[in-house]
Amino acid sequence: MAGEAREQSTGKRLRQPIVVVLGHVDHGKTTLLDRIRGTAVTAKEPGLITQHVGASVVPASVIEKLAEPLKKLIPFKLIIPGLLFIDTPGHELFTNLRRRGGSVADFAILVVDINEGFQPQTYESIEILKQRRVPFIVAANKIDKIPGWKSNPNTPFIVSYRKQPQWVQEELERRLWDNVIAKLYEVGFQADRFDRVKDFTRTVAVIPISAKTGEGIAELLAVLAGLAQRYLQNRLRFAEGPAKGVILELREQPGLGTAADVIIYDGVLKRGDLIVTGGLEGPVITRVRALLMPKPLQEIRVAKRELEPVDEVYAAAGVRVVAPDIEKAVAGAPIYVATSEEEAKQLAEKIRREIEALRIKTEAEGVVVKADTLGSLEALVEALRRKNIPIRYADVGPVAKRDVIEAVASKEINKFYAVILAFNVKVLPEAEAEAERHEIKIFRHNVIYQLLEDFEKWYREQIEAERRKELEQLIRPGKIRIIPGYVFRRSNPAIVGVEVLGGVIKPGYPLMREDGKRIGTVHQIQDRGKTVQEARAGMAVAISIRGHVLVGRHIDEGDVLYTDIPEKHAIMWLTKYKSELTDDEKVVLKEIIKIKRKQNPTYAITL
Ligand SMILES: Nc1nc2c(ncn2[C@@H]2O[C@H](COP(=O)(O)OP(=O)(O)OP(=O)(O)O)[C@@H](O)[C@H]2O)c(=O)[nH]1
Repeated sequence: MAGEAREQSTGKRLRQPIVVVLGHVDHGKTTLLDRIRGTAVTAKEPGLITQHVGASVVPASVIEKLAEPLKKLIPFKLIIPGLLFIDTPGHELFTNLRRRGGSVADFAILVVDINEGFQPQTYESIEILKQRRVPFIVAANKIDKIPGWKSNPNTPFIVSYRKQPQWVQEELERRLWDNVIAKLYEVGFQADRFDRVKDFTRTVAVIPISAKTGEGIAELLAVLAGLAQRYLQNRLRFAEGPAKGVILELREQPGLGTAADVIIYDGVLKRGDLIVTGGLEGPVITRVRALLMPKPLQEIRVAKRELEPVDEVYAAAGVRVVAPDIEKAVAGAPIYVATSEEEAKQLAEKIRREIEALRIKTEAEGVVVKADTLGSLEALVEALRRKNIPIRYADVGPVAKRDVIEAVASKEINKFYAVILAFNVKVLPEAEAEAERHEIKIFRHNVIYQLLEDFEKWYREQIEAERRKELEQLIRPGKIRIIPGYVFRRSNPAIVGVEVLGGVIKPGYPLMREDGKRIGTVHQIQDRGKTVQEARAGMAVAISIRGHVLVGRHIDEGDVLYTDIPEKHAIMWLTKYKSELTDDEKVVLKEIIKIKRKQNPTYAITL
């Protein structure tokens, strides 16, 4: 477009990339964010607000200062104004940073404890990053815990690394490879230590750090800033027009009612602006009553900071928005500024469609999904689709009676999908009772990966149990011979000694002669005087045969008998359960089929 080209050539200014920190619990996300925030605050850059709502900014000047000792390694001049870090770690919030088909986050840091390696939430984080197509680097944290490591606080990794004895360096390399790089390969990413990466578009950069001592933080920020401005320039071009953002969280603002914490990724948001956002009951059109931001440079911790009103904020920014009706919005919904009532209506319709597309209602078989926010719902639905697990119903909110009713309806089609997957939401008591009554299982977790894992495990167990049950009922192939001289009783019931030539016999199995004639069923099996439940190839046992059988008339010493397998069972053996047969059972089955086909040429013909 001509307009766009002009904007580019006139060099529209770049905004800060929005960065999120993800990783397994206890691997150091909070410590890392505190360290980064601390770095920004102690640098005391005048005139720059470094604290936002739910986010902190590290200005470019701070990154450049930190990267001084690395000039040779990372030669660059920053043209982005800094980095905006989303403060609250954890993928619950990350999932809320949704933007149609992607994420508001421009970049991510995946924190992995170099000593502990990949853990469930590490995999989960990677899944979500893949899903939302967010580029990332890896911080291999806690290098100070490597045996023998001598910490050099707040120095670049490279500097501290060179000061370590060789055996310590080697141990770091080993852990870096085994616990991080090799694991990334396993999930489909080429990766390497950042200073060995030749092509950052193909290889994930891994930066060894200690969030505790500050080692490697310089490289982490420098690599992040360098990559973002090199590869994301188009995305970062800042439009000075109406704001676009996403609702991260809704929260109570004492004295002002509900407010929304919003991340603005484009444009300007002003007090009095007409804004449009989405709720579960429909779109919300309202006006900004107040914009709140933390007072600049006082304390590090956001929670303790006082907020003060501002007139406007520019992307990228984290801001608390106070507006009538904002409590009707839902976390993860987009928020746009409209320049006219007409435009507001159009945007409202767009948002309504977007949100409806995420909420699923079908008549078909499938699981019922409830999640706490639009973002987590989207991530969960996407993960289920990827695993080909059908969904009948998906929505935001606590598990209610209606969800159980949906699951019950699903049960009529396929009982294995008649479950409720509840992500980070409450189960209302009446729903709990209803679920119990209808034996609907509710899975709950606040880790998507774990929730799916729990369900899949249960699903596999159910399928396996069903299979076992069906298998149990099938008559297996068996071939026996009446041992001459071992007729204990000639009739009512006949009791004879047999040797099992192949396969297996069990009580209840019908028997037939070699000419296909049915001659009663096995009643009891005794092995050296003890009743047993089966006799396999190679065993010699005594059996009683129920039915009108007379030894000497219907059967005789030396006769060979087979289990009389119903055609339906034979078909199951040839198809679904072939692998369940032993080799000798397979041979016997062939013989049985041959006998059967003499009477019925199409017996057990499978396509
Ligand atoms: N030795 C050492 N300890 C660290 C480092 N980073 C974090 N820790 C410690 O590891 C523990 C967990 O760190 P957090 O920052 O709370 O981890 P987190 O990933 O934010 O954990 P959650 O918020 O619970 O998900 C704390 O006791 C930290 O002090 C590090 O680089 N070195």
